[in-house]
Amino acid sequence: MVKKSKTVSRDDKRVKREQAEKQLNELKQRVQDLTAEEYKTFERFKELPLTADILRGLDRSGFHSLTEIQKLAIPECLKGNDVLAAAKTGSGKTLAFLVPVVEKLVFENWSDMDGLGALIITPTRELAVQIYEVLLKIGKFTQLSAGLVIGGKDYSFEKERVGRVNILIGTPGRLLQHMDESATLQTDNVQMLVLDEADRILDMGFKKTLDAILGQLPAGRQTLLFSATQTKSVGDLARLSMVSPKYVNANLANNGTGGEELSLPDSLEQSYVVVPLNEKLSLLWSFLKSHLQAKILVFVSSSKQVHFIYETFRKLQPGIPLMKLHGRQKQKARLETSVKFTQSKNCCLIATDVVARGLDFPAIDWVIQLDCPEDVSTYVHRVGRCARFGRQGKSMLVLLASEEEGFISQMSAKKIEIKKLNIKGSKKKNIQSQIQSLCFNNAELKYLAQKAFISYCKSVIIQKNKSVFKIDELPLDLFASSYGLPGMPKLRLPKKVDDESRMKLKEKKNENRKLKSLSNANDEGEFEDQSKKVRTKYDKMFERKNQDVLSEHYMQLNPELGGKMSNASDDDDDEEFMKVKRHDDEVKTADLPELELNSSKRAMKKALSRKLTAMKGDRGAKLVFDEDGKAHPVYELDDEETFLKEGPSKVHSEFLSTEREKMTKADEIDKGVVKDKRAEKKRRRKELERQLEEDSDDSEGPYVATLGASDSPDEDDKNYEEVPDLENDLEDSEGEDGAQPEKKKQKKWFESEKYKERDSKDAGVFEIEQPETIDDLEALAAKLMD
Ligand SMILES: Nc1ncnc2c1ncn2[C@@H]1O[C@H](COP(=O)(O)OP(=O)(O)OP(=O)(O)O)[C@@H](O)[C@H]1O
Repeated sequence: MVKKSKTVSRDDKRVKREQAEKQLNELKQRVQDLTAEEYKTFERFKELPLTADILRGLDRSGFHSLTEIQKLAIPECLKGNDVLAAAKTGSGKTLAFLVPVVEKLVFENWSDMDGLGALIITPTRELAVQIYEVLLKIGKFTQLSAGLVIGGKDYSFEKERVGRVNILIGTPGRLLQHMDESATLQTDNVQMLVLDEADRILDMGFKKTLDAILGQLPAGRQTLLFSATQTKSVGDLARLSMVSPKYVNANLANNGTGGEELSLPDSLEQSYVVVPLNEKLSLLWSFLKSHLQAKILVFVSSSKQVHFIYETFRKLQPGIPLMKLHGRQKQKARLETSVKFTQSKNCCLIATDVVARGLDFPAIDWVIQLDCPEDVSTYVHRVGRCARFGRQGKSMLVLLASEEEGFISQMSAKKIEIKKLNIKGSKKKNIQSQIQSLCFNNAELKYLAQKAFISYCKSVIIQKNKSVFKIDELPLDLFASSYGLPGMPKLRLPKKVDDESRMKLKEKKNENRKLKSLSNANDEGEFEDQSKKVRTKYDKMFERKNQDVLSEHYMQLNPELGGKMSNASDDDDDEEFMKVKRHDDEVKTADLPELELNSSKRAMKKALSRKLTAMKGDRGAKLVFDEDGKAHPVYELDDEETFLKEGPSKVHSEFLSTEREKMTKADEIDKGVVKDKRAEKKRRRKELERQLEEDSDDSEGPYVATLGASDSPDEDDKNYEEVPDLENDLEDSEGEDGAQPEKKKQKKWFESEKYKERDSKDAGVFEIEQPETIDDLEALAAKLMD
């Protein structure tokens, strides 16, 4: 019986498997038979030849209708073609490549045993995280596994797992590092490679890294290149890494030509303003003050500017929450800021181009480009952070007079229409003096201002496009004043920045530090990990000469620091590029505010933890040494024998005698008090007795039964009779003379009294004699009845 059911279920399974295989083969056939005319008419995901698991994942994630790029690209990718795709920002490119990635592996019956099947490379960590999250949602019902490898995360944790995933998403440097170091990561079976924002990957100086990655992938893999914009370098890359690529361009009517035109979302409202360089911060301030309820993203050209503007504005408090995001922040802070900004309704994020590409922050109202973008394609990606997926959005580009003509004409060449705005004088507020006073009182802020100033100049100099970026025409002294600096730091500008040195700078900026240190290893493979040398921001300040807050004099005082001057850190790469001629401004160090040398946060934490350990832990014991040099605790317990022999200690008996003395004194006082009280009582009783005697003379008996309004007994006397007297009881028990005989006498006195009828004039009042016999009682009852 059991055997039979097993056979049945095995048969069932076989039938199911065969059915599934049949369905899959039919789907594959449908994919191959799809024509462009057919798929262009599709409106919904379920019309596409997709497996049930992915359709369920899409449905559950709320994706039902197809966007233009999804409609055009997914079928081409499913067919196994190499695809070079471009579409407007926010038009759904992520799904356009993720759906084919998942389906490719499902079609191949990919399992855990098959290892890595697809690789997705993105230029930034934030974008990798975002793609990973979408993949987890839509691939939820498949059997595939996915992994994320980005810089700034726990490398050894990643290394352990990286060999076990089917789809890997990451940034180029980290991916290459894993390929080089993780023995478990096998790339020879990779079926699909996706380069998202391919032009940006190349632009960021990842060309060599990318070549190294491509070199480790099998030649027969399928390759997809996606971006909102395509550059010539992407074309070169396509030629090198793709086989007969299909061009899918949802931006253009003439789809398939791979043309250069750029198009922006229709729901985007674009404008630009022209301001002098030294008024940019005031302009941003005025803008924020008049848009306190908006969600704003501000782009500037370097992380140092982000840092300076954020810190300055934070101190001036514009009335809108401020955030910052740039590539030099710790990964944890970057992710936290991304999440916070995603969730915020009204706030201002100041950022570099690290967030310009691909990031999908919901509901941004304004994108402000405070510094001119490097080229039109960067402009398109920046403004593309708003007006996504049909939502409304506005952008404002801030240009200098020297930049206007060049940049606007390049925009027109790409058919981008943008209107010029004039800012009303009444709306402008100049905050230069506030910034100057902040910098004057805060050495650290001034230091940031100097770094930001240099960074900006550097960003202008390295630009290729000299018809827009003209360093010679910039009023740098006024610019320095607007950053709160007392004078312009003198810069030694490089004579010429050619393409090669420009690319070297980018490569250096984005290189993987671990890979770099590996390449610096000696013959034995040993290397010094520079990142382990912890340097605080004050260390960095002291290592620099480009500031007036720390004079040359300080450097001379500290030879160690003086010696370090040439070791510019990664963070201070401005100085490697542009040396500062003058070490000191016109300002005398004596005029400057005192520099508070707080410890770094790390040092303060360390000190605090030391304190806590000291509080909790053993504090050590005080010891005394005897004549033989033997250590003893200050207080040592005797053994029992010695203790008994010595008898009670002197301290003990002294303590007892003083305590006894104290008790005797207290006892005497107590006795005096009791004596006084007794005397008082005696006096009161005598007084009472005397009064009673006087009363008995008048009325021949004190006991009065109150039946109506009449003379009442003295209140004090009544109490005296009815309330138990504790003091008297005590006296009784002590058997002393005093109240007791008195009381007995009194009682006797009451008992001897007879109730007497009172004067008949007092109506209702009887004076009676105490009834002694039954006859007396009967007589009393008869009287009362009368
Ligand atoms: N078919 C769809 N149905 C509903 N929403 C979609 C669909 N496709 C994409 N979206 C949503 O549109 C937004 C933009 O998508 P996505 O980030 O993929 O755009 P993109 O083209 O990659 O943009 P960028 O060029 O800036 O990288 C996302 O919030 C995404 O969830």
